[in-house]
Amino acid sequence: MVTLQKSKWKHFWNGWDSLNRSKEVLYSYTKKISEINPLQFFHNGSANFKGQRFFWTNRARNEMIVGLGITLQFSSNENGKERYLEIEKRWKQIVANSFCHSPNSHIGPYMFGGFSFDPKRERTPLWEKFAHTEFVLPTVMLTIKDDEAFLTYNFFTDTSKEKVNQTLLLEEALLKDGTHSYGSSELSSFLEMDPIEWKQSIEEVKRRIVAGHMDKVVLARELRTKFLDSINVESVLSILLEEQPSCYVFAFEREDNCFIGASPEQLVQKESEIVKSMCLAGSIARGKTIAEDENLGDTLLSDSKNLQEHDFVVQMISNSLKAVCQQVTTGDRPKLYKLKHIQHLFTSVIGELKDDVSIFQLIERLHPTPALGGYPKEISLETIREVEVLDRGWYAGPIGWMNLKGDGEFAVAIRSALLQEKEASLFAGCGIVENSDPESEYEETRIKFKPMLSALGGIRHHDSNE
Ligand SMILES: C=C(O[C@H]1C=CC=C(C(=O)O)[C@@H]1O)C(=O)O
Ligand SMILES: [Mg+2]
Repeated sequence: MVTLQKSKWKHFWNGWDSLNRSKEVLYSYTKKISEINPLQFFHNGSANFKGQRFFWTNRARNEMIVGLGITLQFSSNENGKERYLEIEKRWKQIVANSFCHSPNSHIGPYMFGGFSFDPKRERTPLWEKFAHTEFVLPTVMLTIKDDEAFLTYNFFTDTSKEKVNQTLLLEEALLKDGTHSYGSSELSSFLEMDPIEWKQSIEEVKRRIVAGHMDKVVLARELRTKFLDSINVESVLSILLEEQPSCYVFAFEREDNCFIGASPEQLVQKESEIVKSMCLAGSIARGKTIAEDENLGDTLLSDSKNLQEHDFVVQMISNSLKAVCQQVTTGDRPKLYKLKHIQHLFTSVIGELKDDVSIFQLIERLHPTPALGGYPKEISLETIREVEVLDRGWYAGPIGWMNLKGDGEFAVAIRSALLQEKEASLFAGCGIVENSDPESEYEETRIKFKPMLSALGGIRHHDSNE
């Protein structure tokens, strides 16, 4: 057995040896390291942890997390409230039985994962690698926060010393520096799933809205792409990081599948008693010139159909938070949120919790907001189950992390794709209200596919269809 340099790891082993082993305990050891490119770290992890990696960055890019390996996995196919509560309960038990060493009280073990959009929807083979709810506590984790980098190791005390040793031995290879251009693979085919039926489903939903069944429903569609070689996750991530500032960029690997995306939309962020959320709904294209872009932005800001689409989201999110917060502040009018391919209406929401409400309880209250489901919630979910042909899986579901203190952040997993070796399924949806025009909604989803298509190298193919 190769042994470690003793002095370097003395502190680690002192902690490990001091633990009471009468019951299983999580030992989490964090140390500060010199800064490393998180994508490089993710890539370095492929030799030993391929299929068990995750990548996350917030929109401001001052918090990035990469996880490698699985020390603990929580999954659930519960379809009610329990899916949130069960995971939370288990995480609390782990926390209560943990021994964490860290130079920074904010950095330590994180649980990362997500939820499918609708747990009541039966899973199709497309999403078989993803449970309705799935979280992991990684074995090795890189956290970069405000320009400081930390490496965290998570082991349960029943892990053999040899196994722990083997993991620690990987450190040098994991922190190796390098410059990479990750190879991309060539798109070989491109299939829009049922565009005609999709437009018909918009008409059907509009009829129901006019008949008073509900106010808004978000309908999504799927694009299937095939490539000549296996898709390189690192390559896709690097393009998303470059092309999609102001977006969360995430990837969650499950064996040979990877759910990946660059979403502008925050579902919820909790830091002690402060809760933030965001209303993002209502869309228009970017202009080719500054003048055209500003004109389009002005049109969006005064367009009654888009303002209506947006307002349902503002009402729902602010009312949901008012029930648990002593104070909720909502932007007084929508602003523009401009991305590379599209611009949206957005309103920020911030509240101060009055009770001890967990981030999972907040997710349960908020998901799905009318930006992804519809308004009112239950009837729009039933309508989606009935009229939508695709299996959304994790598309439009909450994805993110929670730490030891119960703080965390979740994005809504839109502008996303499921990578399956040489194939990728892309998803995009849009809010249908009574004045929706199927053709314009179809165009809107075409634009929403672009961020992922561009990262996959397929944008030329897409645009040549215009
Ligand atoms: C459902 C999606 O976008 C939502 C977020 C922003 C704007 C939206 C819209 O204008 O329809 C959607 O509600 C998607 O990108 O798949
Ligand atoms: Mg829209």
